[in-house]
Amino acid sequence: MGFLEVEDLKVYFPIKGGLFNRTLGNIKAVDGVSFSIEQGKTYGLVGESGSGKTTTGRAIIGLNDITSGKVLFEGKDLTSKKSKTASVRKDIQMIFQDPYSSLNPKKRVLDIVAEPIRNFEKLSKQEEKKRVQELLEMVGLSPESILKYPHEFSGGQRQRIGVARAIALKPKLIIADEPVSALDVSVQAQVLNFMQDIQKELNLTYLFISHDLGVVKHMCDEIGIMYKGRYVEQGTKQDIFENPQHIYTKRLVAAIPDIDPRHRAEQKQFREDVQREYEQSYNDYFDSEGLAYGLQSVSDTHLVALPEKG
Ligand SMILES: Nc1ncnc2c1ncn2[C@@H]1O[C@H](COP(=O)(O)OP(=O)(O)OP(=O)(O)O)[C@@H](O)[C@H]1O
Repeated sequence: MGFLEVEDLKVYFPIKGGLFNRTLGNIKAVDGVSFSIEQGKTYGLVGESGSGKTTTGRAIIGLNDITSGKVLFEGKDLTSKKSKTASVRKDIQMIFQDPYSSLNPKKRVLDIVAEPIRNFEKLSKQEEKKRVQELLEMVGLSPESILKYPHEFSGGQRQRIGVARAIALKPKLIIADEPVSALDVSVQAQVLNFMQDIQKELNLTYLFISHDLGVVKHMCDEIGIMYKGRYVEQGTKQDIFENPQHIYTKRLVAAIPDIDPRHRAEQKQFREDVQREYEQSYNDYFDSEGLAYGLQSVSDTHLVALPEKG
């Protein structure tokens, strides 16, 4: 039994219009996605804007309705009504992209971090204050921060408050949706490193959503690459960075800037080769609607879960 298993997940949004506001078609935001995550690991979901990453994360946690497919968490099917129990809702938490808008500006840090605790546990005021102060210390903020408001913190500190809130109920899985992309590059590494420390301390599993392959390389053990709602390729970090198979993945890898000047000529050559391959073999990888075709399995760990060209 896997820790988290997503099987052939589809999330379609109806397109409404016309005289009677009828359903005219569907946006296939997620169109047959499968992957699994082992406990304690970090799985990266990568793709450009609109590829369906956020919708996948929201569907797992129950914020988006699932059109078809299954989500199994520790063997429990989250798509069945019976499994939407309080304990599962405690076990999976989400961290959002924008620490500026995801924290209520009118609330003090005490109330922000205590909110999930109040939903699930009955603590006295004193116990609650103590718990929030412990959580703030865990994420590297002073216990006195409880009386402050979000605007009194820097971007990186606000994301730490978001993490404190997410770990308040001792979850097992955290879905981190672009957790550092709204932060200055100088602060990104700090937040990522601290997320890794917390992961070890609490044996957390991360589903890490990002459009930035550089960030994903730093964080993830396994990676799935999405394009227009479908999986293009998935594999270990080594598979994706050292032996990408799909032309879309190759283009993403080629676009990562290498700051080491010794690699510049090599990287330029790789980019030119990938661009040539893209132009020559586009039809081998994409259909007439621009949707991606899959490839056959490359190795046991490097699978591509797409319909094959045929
Ligand atoms: N509630 C909704 N109603 C209709 N369409 C939606 C809804 N949510 C998302 N979509 C559409 O589904 C597709 C996938 O969106 P999604 O936000 O999951 O992509 P993403 O890869 O996370 O992109 P981004 O990084 O920009 O958030 C997009 O075409 C988006 O417009």
